[in-house]
Parts: sequence; structure tokens; C-alpha cells
Amino acid sequence: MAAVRCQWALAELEQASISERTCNKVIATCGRQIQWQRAIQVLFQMVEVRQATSISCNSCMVACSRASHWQKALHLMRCLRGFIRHDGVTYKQAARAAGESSWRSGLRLLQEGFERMTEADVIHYDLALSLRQSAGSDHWPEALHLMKNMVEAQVQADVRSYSSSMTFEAAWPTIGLLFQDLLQRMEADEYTCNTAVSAAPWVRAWCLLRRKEHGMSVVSHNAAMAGTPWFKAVQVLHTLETGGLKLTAVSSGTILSQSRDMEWQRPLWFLSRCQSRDIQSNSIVQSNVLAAHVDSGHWQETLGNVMAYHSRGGNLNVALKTLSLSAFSQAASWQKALALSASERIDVVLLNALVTCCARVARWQEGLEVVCGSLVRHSLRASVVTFNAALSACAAGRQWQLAVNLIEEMEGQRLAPDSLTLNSMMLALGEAGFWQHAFEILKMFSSCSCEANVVSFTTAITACPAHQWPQSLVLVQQAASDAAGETSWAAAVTTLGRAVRWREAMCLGHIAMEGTHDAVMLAYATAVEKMSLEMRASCDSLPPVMGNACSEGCYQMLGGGSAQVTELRACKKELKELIETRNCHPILVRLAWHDSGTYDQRIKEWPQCGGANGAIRFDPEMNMGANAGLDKARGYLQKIHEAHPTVSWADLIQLASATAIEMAGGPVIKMKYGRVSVTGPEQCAGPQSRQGFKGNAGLPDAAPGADGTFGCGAKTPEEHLRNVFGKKMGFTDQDIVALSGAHTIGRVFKERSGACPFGYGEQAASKYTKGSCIVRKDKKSGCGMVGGAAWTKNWLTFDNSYYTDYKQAMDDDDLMWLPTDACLHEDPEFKKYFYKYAGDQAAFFQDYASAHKKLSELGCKFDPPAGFQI
Ligand code: HEM
Repeated sequence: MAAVRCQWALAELEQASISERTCNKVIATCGRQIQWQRAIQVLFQMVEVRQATSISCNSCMVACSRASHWQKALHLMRCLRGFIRHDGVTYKQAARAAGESSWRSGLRLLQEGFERMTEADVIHYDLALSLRQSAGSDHWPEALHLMKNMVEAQVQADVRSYSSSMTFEAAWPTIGLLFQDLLQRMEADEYTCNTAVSAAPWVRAWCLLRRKEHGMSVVSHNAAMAGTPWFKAVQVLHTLETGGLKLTAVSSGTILSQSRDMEWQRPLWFLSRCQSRDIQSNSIVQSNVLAAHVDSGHWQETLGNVMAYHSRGGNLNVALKTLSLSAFSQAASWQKALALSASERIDVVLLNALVTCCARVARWQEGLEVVCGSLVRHSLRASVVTFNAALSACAAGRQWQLAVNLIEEMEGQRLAPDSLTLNSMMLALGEAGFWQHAFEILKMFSSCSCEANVVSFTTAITACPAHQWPQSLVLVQQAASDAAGETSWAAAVTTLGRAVRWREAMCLGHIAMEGTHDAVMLAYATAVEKMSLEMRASCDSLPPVMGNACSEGCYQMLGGGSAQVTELRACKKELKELIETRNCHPILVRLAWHDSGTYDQRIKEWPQCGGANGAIRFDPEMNMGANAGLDKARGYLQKIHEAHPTVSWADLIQLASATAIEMAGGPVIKMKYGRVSVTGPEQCAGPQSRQGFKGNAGLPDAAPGADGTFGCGAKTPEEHLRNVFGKKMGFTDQDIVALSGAHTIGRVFKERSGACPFGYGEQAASKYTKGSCIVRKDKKSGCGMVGGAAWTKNWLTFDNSYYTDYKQAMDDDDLMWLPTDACLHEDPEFKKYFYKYAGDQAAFFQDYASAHKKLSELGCKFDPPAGFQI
């Protein structure tokens, strides 16, 4: 129709029977219909009859630009310069067209237009701003300059001017200032609101959202939620709902994407909130909720939900299906897992998860059947991962023949095996007693271009029959280069135990003791126990070839050492239960450190030198002011000691502390045991027994006294710490900073040290030490006795937040920061380590573990003298 109208207009034009106005209309119509050639034709005919004006030229340029022929538009402008007087609109039009390829040419044309027309309106400025915008974010100073020019030229900026200049990636303060300016002049539109909220720091964004007069939309709220921790996002959500806006699936998705960081009940509560507001759940939301619950072991609570969602016709995406399968496998509900997979469109990822699930609950047969069936039915191509999952199912089901078939099938499909494939194959063969074949596979690693890892060696060693024990030693040697070779050592010790090669087992055990490999020690102890009493007796007459080291290891492990190990391990188990139920990690750490903390390196005699000797259990030490509150911890350990009287108090106290650190998520400390305890109160360190210290046997003071000096006469906290830890106890600056990191857990009480205004009970608690606070590493509820003030927010979690969040601790009245903590980031020597640990948790854990071990051995007498590990 449009084409016909254009045709007609051209015909009329030839007869010069129509007016200039009609011609312009025709050009505009052609432009709308993307008939740019026709528009040009009309324009040139108008030029011929001298009817063309700047309006005709402008419409024609629009027609060309609309058809993406911006060069043509520019060409037109240039060609017609001699015939038509261009106006401001022509220049803007040309600038817009030129800006398509080069913002510089666009700006040049705008400038030219400005010089000729000598006036610039808001459209001119908006165009200049958007051209600058396409020039890149580093042009924001020019954008601001343009905004300033507008003010000077008394041109009223409009919302577009602001939104263009705010879109530059300038830092928040600039965007904030522009937005404030905009709000003073006019209503902000949704785009500017969103830009401001997304750029603003969280608190500012939240404040902006709460000032409802700006008409912030749901999108702005979502922008403020994105990238913030969930608990802040929930506050935004609250603002959204109190502002009368409706929660959307995007908002709920944003919050639930962090469901893994929440305590497990919260995602469910959140989901029901969405449901009560009729927000359609989707598989992303469901999988987020399920993921959080599977992680925290509360899969039952949501699995029902997911299934209900599924039965309502909700789509299960791959993540959701895989998670559901993992939940089913935890529930040992393999039938449900199979049913779920059968009802769904199956893919390779799901198949892999399914086999793993079945293998985990020892239903390898069913798993394999489904896999094989599905592969054929759905013409799927199995991946290496599928084969690996199937192979490990075969290994679990001792189905070596099937495993061999699978390997052949892999070869047929030209899939190269990886180390996991070979490991599973070795396991299947080893389990079936084909140790020679397992060894052959180990040799295949290099030809398959994959590396044998610790699992490979362990599997091969485990496959060794007793009479092949020398082979296990060869293999363990090969595995020894691997730092994680501990399990292969353990496997070798077990093989030697089976072969009753007790001397070799002891040698390995001793080497392991040096390297403190827990798993080897365990295997070693089990192997030793299995050996006959006769052999134990002959241990004392070891031939010299075994060396002194071996006989000492033999003595330690066989001569009563193993009984001590067993007792200490039993204590550790009970301690774990105690800590798990009472959440008393910090007080146990403090008890152990205050037992060691009496140590004075200037005193050479035992037990006068103090240290980790169990003296804190007696009143003279326990009643020292610095130890206020620690009798509670003594009470906890008393019961365990009564059940295990052969374990020394000194060992028990240190074991409790190391276990507490471990359970709070801290490093596993390679502790040594066998401490001899003091036997009576007369062996305690007297409060004033330490030269240069007024009291507390030289334990540190939380703050200087009324005269401004510490108990050692130091005027500054750093001097005090160096007197206590350096001069008295022999620690380095690095040790001091690392040990102080123990304050990442624990609290200060008004009733104990009196170093803070927060005390016992809910009423006197800080906002982070209330009964409802989640502070444990596993995000479970419970925090022991309520009250006091902590250094960090998650004060039952051992991490480096003591270093990373110190500014918060200083600013927040509900957190603790003692002068002795503050000097660690102020003193030039201390602060090197402080910032190192803030940036590197692994470094902190490593240095902390070594300083803690040193602290736990101060002033100790061990029996046997070399001590032992458990
Ligand atoms: C650097 C010098 C230190 C000073 C001035 C200091 C001071 C304090 C103070 C005042 C308390 C609060 C006691 C209360 O009111 O209940 C405390 C608690 C604690 N301290 Fe230290 N401490 C120092 C070093 C250490 C070290 C080296 C460790 C461990 C390696 C440690 C571990 C703890 C723990 C775990 C708590 C929490 C106890 C609880 O929650 O019951 N402190 N410390």
C-alpha cells in the first residue's frame, strides 16, 4: 500500500501538480516504510523544481538513518549544501547519523551546527552526552563538563541528560551527586533510579529506597539486593513490601541464590513467604533451597517440597534433579531416585548422578541397569564420567567381569580413560583378588597420559596379598613423593600387618610418626595390636640394623605407648561430644593457654618454670585474677579425667584445646602428648613469682592499670606483649600476632575479666551473643552460655576474620577490640604479620598451628621423653 502511495506521489510530482507540503509528507511516508531510495528520488525531484527545503532534507536523512544508511544521510547533507540552507535539526540529524560509526565525527558535526546556528537546546546537549557515552566510560569528566555548560547556558537539563551522564561508569559519589541534583529539579525516572541504586554502597541504596517519594520500582529494589549478603537483601525486601510493591520471582531468586549461606530453615521460610504471595516457584528457586538443605543434611525438609512442586507440573532442571538424587541417596531411597529418573527426560549428567547414587547405597546393579537401558533407549552417548561412575559401581559390587566389559566398551567408543577410570578398574580387580592385573593397570598410567595419584597407589597396595608385602614397600616409596601419600602408607602398614612383618611395619610407623600422618598411625596401631605377644617381647632385642630410631619407635608404640594412644583417642571422642553439645570451644582454648602461660624461660627447673603442666587445675593458679571463669572449663574436664585417670591432666587440657580449635574450623595441630602433670597445689606458679611482673604469674593484662602502666611496667600494649610473650616465654613477634588470632573465637565477660560492659545472660548480651545468634562454623544454632561480647561476629568459627574485620570490631560498640589487639595493626613490626594474615587465611592457619604447638609444649616434661602422637 505504502509503495503504491509513493508511486502515486512520484507520478504526481512529475507533473508538478502537488505542493511542497505533500512532497514532504511523501518523503516521511517513504522513510517510515524503509523506502529510502524513493525518499531520495522525491527529494531530488523537489530540488529540480526548487521546492526542496531543510524540512525535506531532514525527513530524507531520517529515512536513510532508519534504514541504517547513515553514510547516505551524511552524503545527502553534504550534496545539498549549495541548494538548501541547513538548520539545527539537520546538524543534529547528521551528528546522530555520524555517531553510528564515530562519536568524534558526530561531535564535530554537532559543534559545526552549534557554530552556525549559535544556539544549543537540551536535545543538542543530550545528543552530545550520548555521543560521549558511546566514546567509553573514561569520558565521564567531559560528560560532567557538558552538564556544567548546560547550567551556564541556562539550558534546562532533562531526565535524559541525567540518565546519560549517570550511565558513565563513574564512581558512586559522582553518580550520587548527579542523582541528588536530578531529584532537586524533577522526578527521577525508573532508569536513573536503577542506575543510582545499583551504583550506591548498600546502606546508601537502602536509604534511597526507603525515601519512597522517588517512586523506586521493584527493579531498583532487585538491583540493591544483587550482590549483597542475604541478610541485607532481606532488609531491602522488607522495604519493598512496606513500600506497597510486589515481591517478584527475580527478587526471591536473588535472595535464594545465597541460600547456602543461610541457616537451613531460612530458605524454607522464604519459600513459603513467596508461596503466600502467589509467586510462581521455578526450578532455580527450588534447587537453591534444596542445595542449602542437602549441604546442611536437612534434605528431608525440602525433598517433599520439591516433589510436590514436581507433581504440580513444575519443571526439574538438571541441577535440581542431581540434587534430588543426592538427597535420595542420603536417604538410601534408591528406588525413589530411580523413579525420579525414569519419569524424566534423561540426560548424561543425570545418568552419572544416578549411578553414583546407586553405588553409594550399594545398589550398583539397579544403577547399571538403568544406565545401560537409558543409553540405548535414548540413544545417548556415554561420557568418560558415565563410564567412571559405572566402573566405581562395579568395584563396589565386586563385578570385575562387568568392569572389563565396560573398559572394552570405552575403547570401542574411542573414549580415553582418565586416572579415575584406571583407579576404579584397579579397585574392581583388586577386590576380586587379581592383584597382578591391578599392578598391570598401575603401569598403564603413563601410556594413557594420566598421572597415578595417591588413590592409585593406595588401591594397588591394598590389592597386595600378604605374601606380596615387599611390593607394597616398593609402591609406598613411589607414592612417598606425593604430599598426600598418607593413606598409601596406611595401606602399606596394613599389608605388613597382614603379613606379620612387624619390624617393617614398625619402621614405617616410626617414619610416619616423624611426619605425623594420622591415618598411618591408626593403621600402625591396629597392625601392632594384631601382632603376637611373643613378637612384642622380642622387640627389645631388635638387631642393630633396625637402628636406634626404630627401637625407640618400637618402644613407644609397644611399651605402653599404644595404651596411652588408645586412652587419649577415647578422650578426644568424648571431648568432641562435649564441645558439640556445650559449644564451649573458646573456654577450653583459654584454659590451655593460661596453663601454658605461666611459663618463664628464665627459670630452668621443672615444675618451677611453669608451662603446660596441668597446674591450673589447682586453686592457687585457678584463683589468680587472670583466670576468672576458667573453673567452669576445669569442671567440664574433671568428668572426662575421672573416666580416663591414666591420661595426665596436662595432656587432657591441651588435647581439649587443640580439639576445640579443630572443631571450630581451625587447623589440625600436630600435637605431641605424654606430658607429666604436677601433682599438688604446692607445685603451682605463684602469682608474683615472675620477675618484672606484678601478678598473675606473668599472664598478660587486658588493659593498663589506673596509673597507665601494665603489670610488667610497660607503658604501651606492644611493649607489654613483648615482655610477656617474648622475654618471659620466648615467642617471636610473628608468634604473638598469630596466637592473638585465637580471639577470632570467644568472648569477654563483665563478670570475668571485666574488660567490657556485656555480661552473663540475654539481657546483658551484645547483639552478637544473644541466644538466637548463629555463630558456629556449620551454621547450626547454639552458642553455649549466652552473653558477653566477642571480637568477631561468628565467634565459634575459627577463621581469619579477627584480622579481616578489625575495623568493624573497632567501630561497633557490640564487638570487642582491646588495646593489645589494636597494637597488632599499629606497631610497625606486628602489623606486617597482621595484614599478611588478613590477606591469607592459609598462612594464618599454618603459623597459628605452629605457634599453638609451641605454646602447648612450653615447660613440659614428656614420658616417653620424645612424646608421642595420637
Ligand atoms: C595477647 C594477649 C592476650 C590478652 C591481653 C588476652 C585477653 C583476653 C581477655 C581479657 C579475654 C576475656 C576473658 C573473659 O572476660 O572471659 C580473653 C578471652 C580469650 N582469650 Fe585471650 N588474651 C590474650 C592472648 C590470648 C592467646 C595467646 C590465646 C590463645 C592462644 C587467647 C585465647 C582466648 C580465648 C579463646 C578467649 C575466649 C574465652 C571465652 O570465650 O570463654 N588469648 N582474652
